[in-house]
Amino acid sequence: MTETDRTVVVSAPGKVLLAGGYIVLDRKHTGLVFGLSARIHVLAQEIATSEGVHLSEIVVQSPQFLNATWKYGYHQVGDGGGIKVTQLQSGEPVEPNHFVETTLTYALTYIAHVDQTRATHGLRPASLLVLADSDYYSSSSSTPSSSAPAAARFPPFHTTLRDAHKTGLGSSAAIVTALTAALLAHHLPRALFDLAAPAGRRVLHNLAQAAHCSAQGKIGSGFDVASAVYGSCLYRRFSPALLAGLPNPAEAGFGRDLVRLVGERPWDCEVDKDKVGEGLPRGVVVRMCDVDCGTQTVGMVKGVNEWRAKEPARAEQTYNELQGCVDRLAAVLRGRDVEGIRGAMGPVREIMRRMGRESGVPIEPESQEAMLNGLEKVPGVYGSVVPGAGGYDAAAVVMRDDDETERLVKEFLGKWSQEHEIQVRLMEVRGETEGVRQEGLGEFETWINR
Ligand SMILES: Nc1ncnc2c1ncn2[C@@H]1O[C@H](COP(=O)(O)OP(=O)(O)O)[C@@H](O)[C@H]1O
Ligand SMILES: C[C@@](O)(CCOP(=O)(O)OP(=O)(O)O)CC(=O)O
Repeated sequence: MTETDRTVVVSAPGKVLLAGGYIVLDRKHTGLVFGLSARIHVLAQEIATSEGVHLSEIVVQSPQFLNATWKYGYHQVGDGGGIKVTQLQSGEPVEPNHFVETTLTYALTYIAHVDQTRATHGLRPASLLVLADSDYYSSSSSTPSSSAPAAARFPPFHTTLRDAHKTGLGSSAAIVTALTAALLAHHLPRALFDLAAPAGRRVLHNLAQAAHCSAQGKIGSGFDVASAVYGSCLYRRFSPALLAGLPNPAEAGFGRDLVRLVGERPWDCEVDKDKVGEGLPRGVVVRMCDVDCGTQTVGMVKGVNEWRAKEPARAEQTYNELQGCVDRLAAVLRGRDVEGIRGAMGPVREIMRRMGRESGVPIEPESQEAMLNGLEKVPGVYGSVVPGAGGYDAAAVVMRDDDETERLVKEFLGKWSQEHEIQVRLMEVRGETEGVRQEGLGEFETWINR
Protein backbone atom coordinates (compact mmCIF):
# COMPACT_ATOMS: atom_id res chain seq x y z
CA MET A 1 0.00 0.00 0.00
CA THR A 2 1.39 3.41 -0.90
CA GLU A 3 1.48 6.31 1.50
CA THR A 4 -1.42 7.89 -0.35
CA ASP A 5 -3.90 5.19 0.51
CA ARG A 6 -3.60 5.18 4.25
CA THR A 7 -6.29 3.64 6.39
CA VAL A 8 -7.32 6.49 8.69
CA VAL A 9 -9.93 7.37 11.28
CA VAL A 10 -10.75 11.01 11.80
CA SER A 11 -13.28 12.37 14.29
CA ALA A 12 -14.89 15.79 14.61
CA PRO A 13 -16.84 17.15 17.59
CA GLY A 14 -20.36 18.51 17.85
CA LYS A 15 -20.93 22.08 19.01
CA VAL A 16 -22.81 24.27 21.41
CA LEU A 17 -23.04 28.01 20.81
CA LEU A 18 -23.20 29.13 24.44
CA ALA A 19 -23.63 32.80 23.59
CA GLY A 20 -23.86 34.81 20.40
CA GLY A 21 -26.78 33.23 18.52
CA TYR A 22 -28.04 35.46 15.66
CA ILE A 23 -25.43 38.18 16.25
CA VAL A 24 -22.69 35.80 15.02
CA LEU A 25 -24.33 35.86 11.58
CA ASP A 26 -22.99 39.41 11.30
CA ARG A 27 -19.22 39.90 10.92
CA LYS A 28 -19.40 42.81 13.33
CA HIS A 29 -20.02 40.32 16.12
CA THR A 30 -18.64 37.10 17.59
CA GLY A 31 -20.01 33.98 19.21
CA LEU A 32 -18.67 31.78 22.02
CA VAL A 33 -18.78 28.18 20.86
CA PHE A 34 -17.71 25.02 22.65
CA GLY A 35 -16.85 21.72 21.05
CA LEU A 36 -18.55 18.64 22.53
CA SER A 37 -17.37 15.19 23.53
CA ALA A 38 -19.97 13.70 21.13
CA ARG A 39 -18.02 13.07 17.94
CA ILE A 40 -18.62 11.73 14.47
CA HIS A 41 -15.88 9.35 13.34
CA VAL A 42 -15.08 8.43 9.77
CA LEU A 43 -12.91 5.44 8.90
CA ALA A 44 -11.49 5.64 5.36
CA GLN A 45 -9.88 2.62 3.74
CA GLU A 46 -9.29 1.13 0.33
CA ILE A 47 -11.77 -1.31 -1.13
CA ALA A 48 -9.82 -4.39 -2.05
CA THR A 49 -10.35 -5.28 -5.72
CA SER A 50 -9.12 -8.30 -7.62
CA GLU A 51 -5.95 -7.88 -9.64
CA GLY A 52 -6.63 -6.04 -12.88
CA VAL A 53 -10.16 -5.02 -11.89
CA HIS A 54 -10.79 -1.28 -12.00
CA LEU A 55 -13.64 0.28 -10.10
CA SER A 56 -14.55 3.90 -9.70
CA GLU A 57 -16.61 3.51 -6.63
CA ILE A 58 -16.88 5.01 -3.20
CA VAL A 59 -19.04 3.36 -0.60
CA VAL A 60 -20.21 5.30 2.46
CA GLN A 61 -21.90 3.38 5.24
CA SER A 62 -23.53 4.54 8.43
CA PRO A 63 -24.17 1.14 10.01
CA GLN A 64 -25.99 2.54 13.07
CA PHE A 65 -28.92 3.49 10.84
CA LEU A 66 -31.27 1.35 8.80
CA ASN A 67 -30.85 1.42 5.04
CA ALA A 68 -27.77 3.65 5.22
CA THR A 69 -25.27 2.43 2.62
CA TRP A 70 -24.63 4.84 -0.22
CA LYS A 71 -22.67 3.78 -3.29
CA TYR A 72 -21.26 6.38 -5.64
CA GLY A 73 -19.56 6.40 -8.98
CA TYR A 74 -17.44 9.39 -9.97
CA HIS A 75 -15.77 10.86 -13.00
CA GLN A 76 -13.92 13.98 -14.05
CA VAL A 77 -16.11 16.42 -15.99
CA GLY A 78 -14.90 18.72 -18.78
CA ASP A 79 -14.06 22.44 -18.57
CA GLY A 80 -12.46 22.05 -15.15
CA GLY A 81 -15.84 21.27 -13.63
CA GLY A 82 -14.26 18.97 -11.07
CA ILE A 83 -15.37 15.50 -10.06
CA LYS A 84 -18.98 14.56 -10.55
CA VAL A 85 -20.35 12.09 -8.05
CA THR A 86 -23.39 9.97 -8.88
CA GLN A 87 -25.28 7.75 -6.49
CA LEU A 88 -25.51 4.20 -7.80
CA GLN A 89 -28.66 2.24 -7.16
CA SER A 90 -28.68 -1.51 -6.91
CA GLY A 91 -31.27 -3.55 -5.06
CA GLU A 92 -33.45 -1.74 -2.55
CA PRO A 93 -33.68 2.03 -3.26
CA VAL A 94 -31.60 4.11 -0.84
CA GLU A 95 -32.59 7.64 0.06
CA PRO A 96 -29.92 10.11 -1.08
CA ASN A 97 -27.68 11.65 1.56
CA HIS A 98 -27.20 15.15 0.30
CA PHE A 99 -24.53 16.14 2.85
CA VAL A 100 -22.44 13.07 2.10
CA GLU A 101 -22.78 13.42 -1.68
CA THR A 102 -21.87 17.11 -1.64
CA THR A 103 -18.90 16.49 0.64
CA LEU A 104 -17.59 13.80 -1.71
CA THR A 105 -17.98 16.16 -4.66
CA TYR A 106 -16.02 18.96 -2.99
CA ALA A 107 -13.32 16.80 -1.40
CA LEU A 108 -12.66 14.61 -4.47
CA THR A 109 -12.57 17.67 -6.72
CA TYR A 110 -9.99 19.26 -4.44
CA ILE A 111 -7.93 16.06 -4.29
CA ALA A 112 -7.97 15.55 -8.06
CA HIS A 113 -6.78 19.11 -8.63
CA VAL A 114 -3.98 19.32 -6.08
CA ASP A 115 -2.51 15.88 -6.71
CA GLN A 116 -1.37 15.76 -10.31
CA THR A 117 -0.67 12.02 -10.15
CA ARG A 118 -4.42 11.56 -9.88
CA ALA A 119 -4.79 12.79 -13.44
CA THR A 120 -3.01 9.65 -14.65
CA HIS A 121 -3.85 7.09 -11.99
CA GLY A 122 -7.24 8.29 -10.87
CA LEU A 123 -8.62 7.72 -7.40
CA ARG A 124 -8.65 4.24 -6.00
CA PRO A 125 -11.98 2.91 -4.74
CA ALA A 126 -12.56 3.75 -1.11
CA SER A 127 -14.86 2.71 1.69
CA LEU A 128 -15.97 5.23 4.30
CA LEU A 129 -17.58 4.18 7.52
CA VAL A 130 -19.43 6.74 9.64
CA LEU A 131 -19.78 6.15 13.38
CA ALA A 132 -21.59 8.69 15.53
CA ASP A 133 -21.62 8.97 19.31
CA SER A 134 -25.14 8.31 20.52
CA ASP A 135 -25.95 11.72 22.02
CA TYR A 136 -26.56 13.14 18.54
CA TYR A 137 -29.95 11.42 18.59
CA SER A 138 -32.69 11.35 21.21
CA SER A 139 -33.53 7.66 20.98
CA SER A 140 -30.53 6.67 23.07
CA SER A 141 -30.81 6.66 26.83
CA SER A 142 -27.11 6.76 27.57
CA THR A 143 -23.75 6.96 25.90
CA PRO A 144 -21.52 3.96 26.51
CA SER A 145 -18.11 4.96 27.83
CA SER A 146 -15.44 5.79 25.30
CA SER A 147 -13.36 2.86 26.51
CA ALA A 148 -16.08 0.36 25.52
CA PRO A 149 -15.33 -1.87 22.50
CA ALA A 150 -16.20 -0.02 19.29
CA ALA A 151 -19.23 -2.15 18.38
CA ALA A 152 -20.74 -1.44 21.80
CA ARG A 153 -19.64 2.16 21.80
CA PHE A 154 -21.55 2.92 18.59
CA PRO A 155 -24.81 1.04 19.10
CA PRO A 156 -27.53 0.87 16.42
CA PHE A 157 -30.25 3.55 16.52
CA HIS A 158 -32.93 1.20 15.07
CA THR A 159 -34.23 3.92 12.75
CA THR A 160 -33.51 5.49 9.40
CA LEU A 161 -31.59 8.77 9.38
CA ARG A 162 -34.71 10.57 8.23
CA ASP A 163 -36.72 9.38 11.23
CA ALA A 164 -33.98 9.90 13.82
CA HIS A 165 -34.69 12.60 16.43
CA LYS A 166 -31.74 14.96 16.37
CA THR A 167 -30.71 16.61 19.62
CA GLY A 168 -29.19 19.65 17.89
CA LEU A 169 -25.49 19.00 18.45
CA GLY A 170 -24.53 19.79 14.85
CA SER A 171 -24.32 16.38 13.18
CA SER A 172 -24.09 17.76 9.65
CA ALA A 173 -21.09 20.02 10.38
CA ALA A 174 -19.34 17.18 12.21
CA ILE A 175 -19.91 14.66 9.44
CA VAL A 176 -18.93 17.07 6.65
CA THR A 177 -15.73 17.93 8.54
CA ALA A 178 -14.80 14.38 9.51
CA LEU A 179 -15.60 13.01 6.05
CA THR A 180 -13.60 15.74 4.30
CA ALA A 181 -10.63 15.21 6.61
CA ALA A 182 -10.76 11.42 6.21
CA LEU A 183 -10.86 11.67 2.40
CA LEU A 184 -7.95 14.12 2.26
CA ALA A 185 -5.86 12.13 4.73
CA HIS A 186 -6.64 8.88 2.89
CA HIS A 187 -6.01 9.96 -0.69
CA LEU A 188 -3.32 12.65 -0.37
CA PRO A 189 0.32 12.21 0.63
CA ARG A 190 1.24 14.04 3.82
CA ALA A 191 3.18 16.64 1.85
CA LEU A 192 -0.12 17.77 0.33
CA PHE A 193 -2.34 17.38 3.39
CA ASP A 194 -1.34 17.13 7.02
CA LEU A 195 -4.23 17.30 9.46
CA ALA A 196 -1.86 18.07 12.31
CA ALA A 197 -0.40 21.18 10.61
CA PRO A 198 -2.02 24.64 10.67
CA ALA A 199 -2.06 24.76 6.86
CA GLY A 200 -3.87 21.40 6.74
CA ARG A 201 -6.48 22.60 9.20
CA ARG A 202 -6.98 25.77 7.21
CA VAL A 203 -7.61 23.81 4.00
CA LEU A 204 -9.93 21.45 5.85
CA HIS A 205 -11.84 24.34 7.41
CA ASN A 206 -12.30 26.22 4.14
CA LEU A 207 -13.25 23.12 2.16
CA ALA A 208 -15.70 21.90 4.80
CA GLN A 209 -17.30 25.36 5.07
CA ALA A 210 -17.76 25.51 1.29
CA ALA A 211 -19.22 21.98 1.13
CA HIS A 212 -21.47 22.52 4.16
CA CYS A 213 -22.90 25.78 2.80
CA SER A 214 -23.52 24.14 -0.56
CA ALA A 215 -25.27 21.14 1.01
CA GLN A 216 -27.33 23.35 3.31
CA GLY A 217 -28.32 25.60 0.45
CA LYS A 218 -27.57 28.66 2.58
CA ILE A 219 -24.61 30.45 4.03
CA GLY A 220 -24.89 30.40 7.84
CA SER A 221 -22.27 31.86 10.13
CA GLY A 222 -20.20 28.67 9.93
CA PHE A 223 -19.58 28.53 13.69
CA ASP A 224 -20.48 24.83 13.65
CA VAL A 225 -17.89 23.87 11.03
CA ALA A 226 -15.31 26.14 12.70
CA SER A 227 -15.78 24.35 16.02
CA ALA A 228 -15.79 20.95 14.31
CA VAL A 229 -12.32 21.82 12.99
CA TYR A 230 -10.83 23.93 15.78
CA GLY A 231 -12.93 23.08 18.84
CA SER A 232 -13.96 25.72 21.40
CA CYS A 233 -13.28 29.30 20.33
CA LEU A 234 -14.53 32.83 20.03
CA TYR A 235 -15.64 32.91 16.40
CA ARG A 236 -16.05 35.70 13.90
CA ARG A 237 -17.61 34.57 10.66
CA PHE A 238 -16.17 34.74 7.12
CA SER A 239 -17.60 37.14 4.56
CA PRO A 240 -20.36 35.34 2.67
CA ALA A 241 -19.03 37.03 -0.49
CA LEU A 242 -16.09 34.61 -0.42
CA LEU A 243 -18.39 31.82 -1.57
CA ALA A 244 -20.57 33.88 -3.84
CA GLY A 245 -18.38 33.63 -6.95
CA LEU A 246 -17.78 29.88 -6.81
CA PRO A 247 -19.34 28.04 -9.78
CA ASN A 248 -21.65 25.17 -8.90
CA PRO A 249 -20.19 21.67 -8.96
CA ALA A 250 -19.67 20.38 -12.52
CA GLU A 251 -19.90 23.91 -13.95
CA ALA A 252 -16.92 25.21 -15.92
CA GLY A 253 -14.07 26.27 -13.62
CA PHE A 254 -15.52 24.76 -10.43
CA GLY A 255 -12.40 22.68 -9.73
CA ARG A 256 -9.89 25.45 -10.37
CA ASP A 257 -11.86 28.04 -8.42
CA LEU A 258 -12.45 25.66 -5.51
CA VAL A 259 -8.72 25.01 -5.14
CA ARG A 260 -8.02 28.75 -5.22
CA LEU A 261 -10.77 29.51 -2.73
CA VAL A 262 -9.71 26.81 -0.33
CA GLY A 263 -5.93 26.90 -0.59
CA GLU A 264 -4.95 30.34 -1.75
CA ARG A 265 -7.48 33.04 -0.98
CA PRO A 266 -7.26 34.54 2.48
CA TRP A 267 -10.39 33.94 4.53
CA ASP A 268 -11.43 36.65 6.94
CA CYS A 269 -12.97 34.49 9.66
CA GLU A 270 -11.37 34.64 13.10
CA VAL A 271 -11.04 31.62 15.33
CA ASP A 272 -9.71 32.84 18.64
CA LYS A 273 -8.90 29.95 20.93
CA ASP A 274 -6.91 32.11 23.36
CA LYS A 275 -10.06 34.00 24.29
CA VAL A 276 -11.48 30.72 25.56
CA GLY A 277 -8.25 29.67 27.23
CA GLU A 278 -8.15 26.09 28.47
CA GLY A 279 -11.93 25.92 28.32
CA LEU A 280 -13.77 25.90 31.60
CA PRO A 281 -12.44 26.43 35.12
CA ARG A 282 -11.39 23.16 36.77
CA GLY A 283 -14.33 21.37 38.34
CA VAL A 284 -16.87 23.08 36.04
CA VAL A 285 -18.53 21.38 33.09
CA VAL A 286 -20.93 22.21 30.25
CA ARG A 287 -23.66 19.56 29.98
CA MET A 288 -26.72 19.38 27.76
CA CYS A 289 -30.38 18.62 28.55
CA ASP A 290 -32.30 17.01 25.72
CA VAL A 291 -35.98 17.85 25.41
CA ASP A 292 -36.56 15.35 22.59
CA CYS A 293 -37.84 17.77 19.97
CA GLY A 294 -35.51 19.73 17.70
CA THR A 295 -36.04 23.14 16.15
CA GLN A 296 -36.03 24.49 12.61
CA THR A 297 -33.42 27.22 12.79
CA VAL A 298 -34.15 28.63 9.33
CA GLY A 299 -37.57 30.11 10.15
CA MET A 300 -36.23 31.57 13.39
CA VAL A 301 -33.37 33.38 11.68
CA LYS A 302 -35.82 34.79 9.16
CA GLY A 303 -38.05 36.11 11.96
CA VAL A 304 -35.17 37.79 13.78
CA ASN A 305 -33.88 39.33 10.53
CA GLU A 306 -37.32 40.76 9.78
CA TRP A 307 -37.45 42.34 13.23
CA ARG A 308 -33.95 43.74 12.74
CA ALA A 309 -34.98 45.31 9.42
CA LYS A 310 -38.08 46.83 11.00
CA GLU A 311 -36.47 48.04 14.23
CA PRO A 312 -32.85 48.69 13.30
CA ALA A 313 -31.97 50.95 16.24
CA ARG A 314 -33.54 48.70 18.83
CA ALA A 315 -31.97 45.61 17.27
CA GLU A 316 -28.54 47.21 17.11
CA GLN A 317 -28.69 48.08 20.78
CA THR A 318 -29.76 44.54 21.63
CA TYR A 319 -27.05 43.02 19.42
CA ASN A 320 -24.41 45.19 21.10
CA GLU A 321 -25.64 44.19 24.54
CA LEU A 322 -25.49 40.54 23.61
CA GLN A 323 -21.94 41.06 22.31
CA GLY A 324 -21.06 42.51 25.72
CA CYS A 325 -22.41 39.31 27.30
CA VAL A 326 -20.40 37.12 24.93
CA ASP A 327 -17.18 38.93 25.84
CA ARG A 328 -17.93 38.92 29.55
CA LEU A 329 -18.76 35.23 29.63
CA ALA A 330 -15.59 34.37 27.67
CA ALA A 331 -13.53 36.48 30.10
CA VAL A 332 -15.11 34.88 33.17
CA LEU A 333 -14.50 31.36 31.88
CA ARG A 334 -10.99 32.16 30.70
CA GLY A 335 -10.21 33.81 34.03
CA ARG A 336 -11.46 30.70 35.89
CA ASP A 337 -13.81 32.95 37.79
CA VAL A 338 -16.30 30.34 39.01
CA GLU A 339 -18.15 32.84 41.18
CA GLY A 340 -18.67 35.10 38.15
CA ILE A 341 -20.35 32.47 35.92
CA ARG A 342 -23.87 33.00 37.23
CA GLY A 343 -23.66 36.76 36.80
CA ALA A 344 -22.29 36.37 33.27
CA MET A 345 -24.83 33.82 32.06
CA GLY A 346 -28.02 35.37 33.46
CA PRO A 347 -27.89 38.36 31.10
CA VAL A 348 -27.40 36.08 28.07
CA ARG A 349 -30.77 34.51 28.82
CA GLU A 350 -32.37 37.85 29.52
CA ILE A 351 -31.29 39.34 26.21
CA MET A 352 -32.18 36.22 24.23
CA ARG A 353 -35.64 36.33 25.80
CA ARG A 354 -36.00 39.99 24.95
CA MET A 355 -34.97 39.35 21.34
CA GLY A 356 -37.55 36.59 21.23
CA ARG A 357 -40.32 38.76 22.68
CA GLU A 358 -39.67 41.67 20.37
CA SER A 359 -39.24 39.61 17.20
CA GLY A 360 -42.05 37.17 17.98
CA VAL A 361 -39.63 34.24 17.61
CA PRO A 362 -39.78 31.53 20.32
CA ILE A 363 -36.06 31.79 21.18
CA GLU A 364 -36.59 30.79 24.80
CA PRO A 365 -40.07 29.27 24.71
CA GLU A 366 -42.04 29.46 27.96
CA SER A 367 -41.63 25.78 28.67
CA GLN A 368 -37.84 26.05 28.32
CA GLU A 369 -37.84 29.22 30.43
CA ALA A 370 -39.65 27.53 33.29
CA MET A 371 -37.42 24.47 33.13
CA LEU A 372 -34.21 26.50 33.10
CA ASN A 373 -35.43 28.68 35.98
CA GLY A 374 -35.99 25.53 38.02
CA LEU A 375 -32.69 24.00 36.95
CA GLU A 376 -30.76 27.09 37.99
CA LYS A 377 -32.03 26.63 41.55
CA VAL A 378 -30.42 23.20 41.81
CA PRO A 379 -27.31 23.46 44.02
CA GLY A 380 -24.16 23.25 41.92
CA VAL A 381 -25.77 24.68 38.78
CA TYR A 382 -24.08 27.96 37.82
CA GLY A 383 -26.17 28.89 34.80
CA SER A 384 -28.01 27.70 31.71
CA VAL A 385 -28.96 28.91 28.25
CA VAL A 386 -30.93 27.91 25.20
CA PRO A 387 -27.88 27.70 22.92
CA GLY A 388 -27.55 28.71 19.28
CA ALA A 389 -30.81 29.87 17.79
CA GLY A 390 -32.71 28.69 20.88
CA GLY A 391 -36.03 26.94 20.59
CA TYR A 392 -36.39 23.32 21.61
CA ASP A 393 -32.88 22.06 20.85
CA ALA A 394 -30.99 20.66 23.84
CA ALA A 395 -30.39 23.32 26.52
CA ALA A 396 -26.87 23.94 27.87
CA VAL A 397 -26.10 23.87 31.58
CA VAL A 398 -22.89 25.03 33.19
CA MET A 399 -22.55 23.16 36.47
CA ARG A 400 -20.19 21.74 39.04
CA ASP A 401 -18.51 18.62 37.70
CA ASP A 402 -19.24 16.16 40.48
CA ASP A 403 -21.50 13.18 41.16
CA GLU A 404 -23.69 14.98 43.67
CA THR A 405 -24.58 17.82 41.28
CA GLU A 406 -25.23 15.31 38.49
CA ARG A 407 -27.52 13.35 40.82
CA LEU A 408 -29.46 16.47 41.82
CA VAL A 409 -29.81 17.65 38.22
CA LYS A 410 -31.06 14.23 37.09
CA GLU A 411 -33.49 14.16 39.99
CA PHE A 412 -34.82 17.58 39.06
CA LEU A 413 -35.20 16.66 35.36
CA GLY A 414 -36.89 13.36 36.27
CA LYS A 415 -39.46 15.19 38.37
CA TRP A 416 -39.90 17.85 35.71
CA SER A 417 -40.54 15.19 33.07
CA GLN A 418 -43.19 13.52 35.21
CA GLU A 419 -44.97 16.72 36.18
CA HIS A 420 -44.99 18.12 32.64
CA GLU A 421 -45.46 14.87 30.73
CA ILE A 422 -42.40 15.44 28.58
CA GLN A 423 -39.08 13.67 28.35
CA VAL A 424 -36.19 15.80 29.55
CA ARG A 425 -32.87 14.15 30.29
CA LEU A 426 -29.31 15.02 31.10
CA MET A 427 -27.15 13.77 28.25
CA GLU A 428 -23.69 12.32 28.83
CA VAL A 429 -22.12 14.76 26.39
CA ARG A 430 -19.73 17.36 27.84
CA GLY A 431 -18.09 20.51 26.56
CA GLU A 432 -14.65 19.70 25.20
CA THR A 433 -12.10 22.09 23.75
CA GLU A 434 -10.45 19.91 21.08
CA GLY A 435 -11.49 20.01 17.44
CA VAL A 436 -10.93 17.49 14.66
CA ARG A 437 -8.37 14.78 15.36
CA GLN A 438 -6.92 11.64 13.88
CA GLU A 439 -7.77 8.60 15.99
CA GLY A 440 -5.75 5.47 16.57
CA LEU A 441 -6.95 2.45 14.57
CA GLY A 442 -7.00 0.07 17.53
CA GLU A 443 -10.56 0.77 18.59
CA PHE A 444 -11.82 0.37 15.02
CA GLU A 445 -10.13 -2.99 14.31
CA THR A 446 -13.42 -4.81 13.80
CA TRP A 447 -14.26 -2.60 10.83
CA ILE A 448 -10.93 -2.71 9.07
CA ASN A 449 -10.78 -4.87 5.93
CA ARG A 450 -8.01 -7.39 5.87
N1 LIG B 1 -24.45 9.52 11.28
C1 LIG B 1 -24.70 10.05 10.07
N2 LIG B 1 -24.49 9.31 8.94
C2 LIG B 1 -24.72 9.82 7.73
N3 LIG B 1 -25.16 11.07 7.51
C3 LIG B 1 -25.39 11.86 8.57
C4 LIG B 1 -25.19 11.39 9.91
N4 LIG B 1 -25.51 12.37 10.76
C5 LIG B 1 -25.91 13.42 10.00
N5 LIG B 1 -25.85 13.13 8.69
C6 LIG B 1 -26.18 14.02 7.57
O1 LIG B 1 -26.49 15.29 8.12
C7 LIG B 1 -27.88 15.61 7.88
C8 LIG B 1 -28.48 16.32 9.10
O2 LIG B 1 -28.17 17.65 8.99
P1 LIG B 1 -29.02 18.81 9.69
O3 LIG B 1 -30.46 18.56 9.43
O4 LIG B 1 -28.42 20.11 9.28
O5 LIG B 1 -28.75 18.47 11.21
P2 LIG B 1 -27.80 19.08 12.28
O6 LIG B 1 -28.56 20.22 12.90
O7 LIG B 1 -27.56 17.95 13.26
O8 LIG B 1 -26.55 19.52 11.62
C9 LIG B 1 -28.54 14.27 7.57
O9 LIG B 1 -29.66 14.43 6.75
C10 LIG B 1 -27.42 13.54 6.84
O10 LIG B 1 -27.33 14.00 5.50
C1 LIG C 1 -28.94 31.52 14.61
C2 LIG C 1 -27.48 31.13 14.40
O1 LIG C 1 -26.67 32.23 14.77
C3 LIG C 1 -27.09 29.99 15.33
C4 LIG C 1 -27.79 28.69 15.12
O2 LIG C 1 -27.27 27.78 16.03
P1 LIG C 1 -27.89 26.35 16.30
O3 LIG C 1 -26.94 25.65 17.22
O4 LIG C 1 -29.30 26.50 16.78
O5 LIG C 1 -27.79 25.77 14.84
P2 LIG C 1 -28.45 24.55 14.09
O6 LIG C 1 -27.51 23.41 14.31
O7 LIG C 1 -28.46 25.02 12.68
O8 LIG C 1 -29.81 24.31 14.70
C5 LIG C 1 -27.29 30.75 12.93
C6 LIG C 1 -25.82 30.66 12.51
O9 LIG C 1 -24.95 31.15 13.23
O10 LIG C 1 -25.57 30.10 11.42
